[in-house]
Amino acid sequence: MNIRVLPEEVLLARLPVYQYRAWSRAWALALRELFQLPHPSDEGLSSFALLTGTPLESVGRARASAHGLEDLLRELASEWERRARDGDDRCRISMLPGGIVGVEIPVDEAGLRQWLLRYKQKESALDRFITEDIQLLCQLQIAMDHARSQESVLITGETGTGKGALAEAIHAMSGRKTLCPINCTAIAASLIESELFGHLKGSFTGASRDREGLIAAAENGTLFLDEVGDLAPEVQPKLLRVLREREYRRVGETEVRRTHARFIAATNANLLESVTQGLFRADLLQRLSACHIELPPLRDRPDDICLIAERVLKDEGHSGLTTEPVRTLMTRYDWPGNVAELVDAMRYAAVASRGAPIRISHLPDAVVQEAYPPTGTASQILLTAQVLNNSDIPKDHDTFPESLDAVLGEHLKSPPPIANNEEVDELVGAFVQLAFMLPGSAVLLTQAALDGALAQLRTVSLLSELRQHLSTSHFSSDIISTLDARLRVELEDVKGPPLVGMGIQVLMQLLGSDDPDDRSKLLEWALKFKKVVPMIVHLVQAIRQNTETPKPVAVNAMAVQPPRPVSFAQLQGTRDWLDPRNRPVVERAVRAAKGVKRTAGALLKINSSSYIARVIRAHGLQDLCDELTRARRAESGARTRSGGAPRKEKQVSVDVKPNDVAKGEKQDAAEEK
Ligand SMILES: Nc1ncnc2c1ncn2[C@@H]1O[C@H](COP(=O)(O)OP(=O)(O)OP(=O)(O)O)[C@@H](O)[C@H]1O
Repeated sequence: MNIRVLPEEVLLARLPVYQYRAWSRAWALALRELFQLPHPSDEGLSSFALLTGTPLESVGRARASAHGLEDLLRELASEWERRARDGDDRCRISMLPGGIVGVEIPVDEAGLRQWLLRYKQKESALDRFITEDIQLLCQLQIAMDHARSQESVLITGETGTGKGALAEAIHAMSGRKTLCPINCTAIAASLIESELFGHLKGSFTGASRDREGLIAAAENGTLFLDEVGDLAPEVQPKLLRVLREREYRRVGETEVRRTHARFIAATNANLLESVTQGLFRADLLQRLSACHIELPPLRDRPDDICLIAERVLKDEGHSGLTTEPVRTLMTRYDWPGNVAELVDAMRYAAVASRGAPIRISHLPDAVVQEAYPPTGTASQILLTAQVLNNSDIPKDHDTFPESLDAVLGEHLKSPPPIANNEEVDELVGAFVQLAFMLPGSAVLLTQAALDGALAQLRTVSLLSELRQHLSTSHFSSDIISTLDARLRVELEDVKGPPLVGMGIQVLMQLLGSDDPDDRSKLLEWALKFKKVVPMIVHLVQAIRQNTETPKPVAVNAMAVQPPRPVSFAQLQGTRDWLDPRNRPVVERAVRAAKGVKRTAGALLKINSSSYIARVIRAHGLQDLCDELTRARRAESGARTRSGGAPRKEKQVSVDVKPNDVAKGEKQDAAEEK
C-alpha cells in the first residue's frame, strides 16, 4: 500500500485540483492510496483526500500507518457530513475513474495546518517501527488503538525489541504532556520510593529539601517504568495503590495526593514466573497490564531483518545492503540483542565498508562467526575447500571476495560432510593461500585456517605463517593477538625430540618479540621443532624473497609444493635434507656414495654423527645403508681373498644407536646456542 502526503509547502501552494461528480462515504472504503492535495476555490483553500477503492491489503508496515490515515479520513468524512448537513455545498466527495474517490472539504489555512500536524504526529510516532511481520503489526495496532486511553500499558519482549521506543511512540500518540522515564533496575531499592513518590525535607538522612517525585512530574503525562520486573518488593504495594486509587503519599508526608499520570511499564522478564516465585505481586501485574503488548523477537520475523538493516544503513548515508550472501547470513544469525544489536551491527558495517557494498567481512565478527558454523570443525574447513575447489570463482583481488561470499552463501544452505585429517590439512593450505591473496578481506577464512591448523600438529608452521601474514596485512589487532595466544598454546603442546636449527631465529622473527623471557620461551619451543623446521626454513626464505609485498607463497608443505632443491649440490650446507620431500635426492646421493658417513660429511659439511644418524632415520635409509655396508664388506673381503693388499676399511656409520642420537643432538644444541 502506498501512502503519499504532499509536503506542506505544496499543500499550501494552492495548486489546481480535479473536479468530481459522485461521492461515497470515505471511511467505508478500503484505502489503497491517499494524497492530500490543495484545492483553490473562490471561497478559499480546500483540502482534498484522494483514495482508491481497492481493498486494503494487510501487508507492510504501512498498515500501522494506514490506521492513522483511516482516522484522518474518518475525520474528513464526518467533517464533510457535518458541513453537508449544515448546507455547505462546497463539500464534495467524488468518484473518479478506476474507483478513485475524492473527499473535498473547504478548510482555511489554519485548519489545514492543524490537520496536517495531527496526521504527521500520528504518522511519525510509529514510523520508527519497520516491520512486515503480521504479529508485530497487530501489536502496533493495539498500541495505536490504546494510545489515547487512560489505561496502563505493559510492554514485554526480549532485550532490544523496541520496548522503550514503543513506549515513546504511545506517549507521542497519546497527546499527553511530559514523558517521565524511570529505570527500576538502575535506581537503588532504598531510593526508588522517594524517586517515584517524592519526599519531605528531613524524612530520611540526606533528604535536605522537599522533593516532588516522578509521579508528580508526569502529571497529565506518562510515567514510563522501564524494567518494571526489578521493582523493589516494598514499593510494589504503593505503586499498586496509585494504579488502583490514583492516590499516593510522598515519603514522610501524610497528605494524600492524586495523580492523572498514565503508566506504561516495560520488561524483558517473565512476570508470570516472577509472580510464581513471589518476586512480583500478581495484583500489580494485573493492573499494569490493562493493555498488554508483546513485541516478538527479531529472529521470529526474519523478513524484518534486512528491511531494518537497510533503513539503518540509509540513515548512516550508505547505499544499503546489496549482496545476497550478506542477506542470507544476516537471516541465519539469531540476533540475541534483537533490533538494538542489528542497529549497532549495521552502523559498524557502514563504517567498515567505507561506502562500498556491504560484504560478509564488513559485518561484526560475532555475527559472522555465529552465522557460519563454528570454524575449526573439519566440516567447516571442508565446506570452504569445496567452495574453493569446485567453483569457478575468479580469484583476483577485485572480484574474489564478493564471489566467494556468494558461493559460501550458496553452500551454507546444505550442511557439509565431515572431513578427515588429510583433507583438513590440505584445506588449511588453501585457506592460508586465500588469506595471502585477499589482504583485508579474508578474516573469516583466516580464522578458519587458524582453527584448521590447530587441528593438526604438523601444521604448526602454518600458524607462524598466518601470523606473519596477519602482521603485514590489514587484520585487526584483536585477531592477531588471538592468533598469538593460540600459537603459544600450540607451541607448548609440540612434542618430539629437541632439535637445533633455524627454528629459534624464525620464531623470534615471526613473533617479533624483543622480550628476553619470550626469547627463552621461544628457544625452548624451537628446540622441540623437529618436524617443522624445514617448513620454517622455507617460510623464512619466502618471506625474505618477498620482503616488499608478501605474495601468495606455498605455505602448506603437504598441500602446496614449494620450490625445493633439486640437486644434491643445492642441499650442501643446508638442513633441507631433513625434509622428507628431499628423500629421492638424498637417496640418490647415498646410493652413489662410497660410504654414508663420508658422503654426508663431505656434501653436507656437518661434522656430527648424530646429524647423519638423523638423516638416515628421517629418510628411512637404514636398509639402504645396511645394504651398502654389506656390499662394501663383501667387496673388501673378496679383495682380501683374492690376495690383493687389504685396503683399510672406511668406517661406515650405519649402525646408529639411540645413544648416539641423543648425544649428538645435545651437542648440536650446545653448538647452536
Ligand atoms: N521494528 C523496528 N524497526 C526499526 N527500529 C526498531 C524497531 N524496533 C526497535 N527499533 C530500534 O531498536 C533500538 C532498540 O530499541 P529499544 O531500546 O526501545 O529496545 P528495548 O526493548 O527497550 O531494549 P532494552 O530491553 O535493552 O531496554 C531503538 O533504536 C529502536 O528505535
